[in-house]
Amino acid sequence: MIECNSIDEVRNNINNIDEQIVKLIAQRGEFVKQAAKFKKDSDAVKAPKRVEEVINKVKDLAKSTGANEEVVENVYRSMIDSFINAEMKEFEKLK
Ligand SMILES: O=C(O)C(=O)C[C@]1(C(=O)O)C=C[C@@H](O)C=C1
Repeated sequence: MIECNSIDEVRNNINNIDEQIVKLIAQRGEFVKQAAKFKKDSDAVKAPKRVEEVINKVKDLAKSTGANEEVVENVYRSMIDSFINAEMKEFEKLK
């Protein structure tokens, strides 16, 4: 872990990480969009069992990497909610 000596240094590091996160969200979004091709109805798009699998998996990852579990769970629940909306739009388009 880098020990920062100023708020600017802290924010530069955060900016760099945000750039990586947004690029990864874009990549994740492309795969979520493709998932719509394989779904037969809106319940399948929502896939609540899969959501819980993802949440359990990322909570385990948080534990093993030292990330804040509550933050990781909240971020993922919110992110997946938004991805479900995007996937639903894609699903409707493909109908
Ligand atoms: O795994 C799927 O079926 C997906 O569509 C991906 C994803 C996700 O973002 O991880 C999105 C929507 C579903 O609610 C479940 C999971």
